[in-house]
Amino acid sequence: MLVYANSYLKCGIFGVSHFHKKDCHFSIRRTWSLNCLPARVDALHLTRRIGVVYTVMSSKVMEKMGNNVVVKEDLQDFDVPYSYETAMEALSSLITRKKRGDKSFVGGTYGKLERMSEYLKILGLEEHMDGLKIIHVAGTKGKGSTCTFCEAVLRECGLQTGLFTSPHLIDVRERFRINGLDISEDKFLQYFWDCWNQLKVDVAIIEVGLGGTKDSTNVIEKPVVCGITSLGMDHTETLGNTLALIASHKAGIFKPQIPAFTVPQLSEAMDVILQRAHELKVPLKVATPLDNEQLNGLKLSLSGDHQFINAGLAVSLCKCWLQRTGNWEKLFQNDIQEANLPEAFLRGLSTAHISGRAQIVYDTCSQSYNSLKVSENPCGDLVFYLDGAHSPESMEACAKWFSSAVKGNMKSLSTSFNVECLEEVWGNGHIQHARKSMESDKLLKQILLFNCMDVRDPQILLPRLVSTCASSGTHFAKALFVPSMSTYNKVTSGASVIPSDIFNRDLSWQFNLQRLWEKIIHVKEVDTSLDMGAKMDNAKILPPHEFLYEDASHCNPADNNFSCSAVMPSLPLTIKWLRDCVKENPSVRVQVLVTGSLHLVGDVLKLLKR
Ligand SMILES: Nc1ncnc2c1ncn2[C@@H]1O[C@H](COP(=O)(O)OP(=O)(O)OP(=O)(O)O)[C@@H](O)[C@H]1O
Ligand SMILES: [Mg+2]
Ligand SMILES: [Mg+2]
Repeated sequence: MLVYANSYLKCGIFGVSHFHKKDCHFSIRRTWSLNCLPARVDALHLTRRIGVVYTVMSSKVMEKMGNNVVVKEDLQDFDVPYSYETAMEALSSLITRKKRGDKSFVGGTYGKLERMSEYLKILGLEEHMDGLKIIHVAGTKGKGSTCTFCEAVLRECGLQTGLFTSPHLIDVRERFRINGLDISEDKFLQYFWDCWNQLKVDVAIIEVGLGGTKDSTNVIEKPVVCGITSLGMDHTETLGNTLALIASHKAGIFKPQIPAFTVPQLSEAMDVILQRAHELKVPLKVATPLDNEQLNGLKLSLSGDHQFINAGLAVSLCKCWLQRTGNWEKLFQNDIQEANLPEAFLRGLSTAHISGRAQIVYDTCSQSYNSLKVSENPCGDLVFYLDGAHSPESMEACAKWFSSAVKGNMKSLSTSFNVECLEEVWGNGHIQHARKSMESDKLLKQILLFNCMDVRDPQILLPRLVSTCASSGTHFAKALFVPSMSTYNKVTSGASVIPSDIFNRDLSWQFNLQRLWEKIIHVKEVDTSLDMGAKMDNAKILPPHEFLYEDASHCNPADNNFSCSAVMPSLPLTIKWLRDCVKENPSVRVQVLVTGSLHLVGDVLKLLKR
């Protein structure tokens, strides 16, 4: 999408600056001024010189602040030309409507990579790109997580960090983090019109958008180090439908003689990566997944076994970056044993945060329904397990995580002692954990809330999810299929209005998913030619709550009324329905797995945040 290109420009404005001593990372304040503004900004009457101050923060400081708002007095002279929503409209207008499978989308005579190079030329950013000290990360799964770990680790080493990941879940600003915090609205607006003002960071960690060779981020010519995360079958319509073809796109980010790391891969992928590395004389190493013992009793802040793979890669990338830039010796004076991770690495790995990846959110609304019992029931009886998995391999990783997360809960619930659980407290770009005790006599029910884009294959995703969960003894009492609210061709802010046209939507895709689900659950043919009627116009058709007490194995598809699943007309109604569920059934705790689409996960987070 062109929006990647557009977004990237703001990424490309990171300049290089000197290294900061590790003992001053709490307090450095730096000022720089803007000497020249683009013609377009002049036209918007923004000709004044602007002074901006920002603060470099470690996770400790971030927790206290919770926001990276530009200090207001430093911006008082700055007239924001348009509202944030207007900027979103402008960004949205740049997104191409072409489908991803369309060959002209990545290739053609004037692909997005070429467009990006043109933009860099026009903006005079080519030199800045060469000067940036970049960690460039490609892969099918785990790019965002790996980049997030790298960012947190290097920030804890005292460096100023710029992080670019995609996609965003709630607000486009999630894609751009400076020193660990989403760029603030003020800053975003300022830089939106002002892409060549340099945000001085020491290291820029850049996630590839799609593939590698032809991705907009591949304008990077001299990264310090490159990474390739776990490869799998995704975006086959663009990259090709074999692992080898996909791997050759990903290895397209390798640059001559620039060191690279990858994770253990299937040989079909690894052979291609090795071959490409050999051709370009790239010193390539396979990063071993992190071992729990290396964490010195701390926990990885991103859950799921797969995160040990991502964290292992992040450690190798960070170490290599620090060594190649001469920072490793300055920071650690070689007093670190080869096998031990520096303290700063441990802090980064245990505090890195990115939304919608194995994220658990306790719905606070459900608590108010039981306000009399708050002391017994502080965690709420409606718990959302959110994970944006949308490829076969990640669906499996997600199912494993969910099964073990709900089992962890059950294990603790089977004892009569109070146990501790985590409660999410919403902040700007980071979480805080509060210790709470949790009631122990609830009936636990798992519900699936699912949607996926029609370019994905639910015939692969859903069976993978069901069988992985079943092999750990996790069975869904009900599966709910619901359309997402957001779409890929509109950039929104966290404050954007929930669309009112939620009724009369075409729900045929969701009915397809439902039919497929029933087929998987009952392991028998369901007549797929049935026309279920593609529209629903109100909540009358919402399913009754009684199913909560039924054994999941008893649900029967009678006529067109499947009892193991339901198509829900809209997401707000689904959340309401779930809240009513726990309100009407005080003895039940409902654990909802939200997955299949990052759009869906983002929308649910948005609704829960309200
Ligand atoms: N190493 C891994 N192996 C398998 N699945 C993974 C791995 N890392 C992450 N995942 C799954 O992929 C989802 C997205 O993770 P992450 O954002 O780190 O990956 P990404 O490569 O940036 O994804 P996207 O293609 O959406 O940009 C996670 O929620 C999880 O389900
Ligand atoms: Mg992807
Ligand atoms: Mg990503």
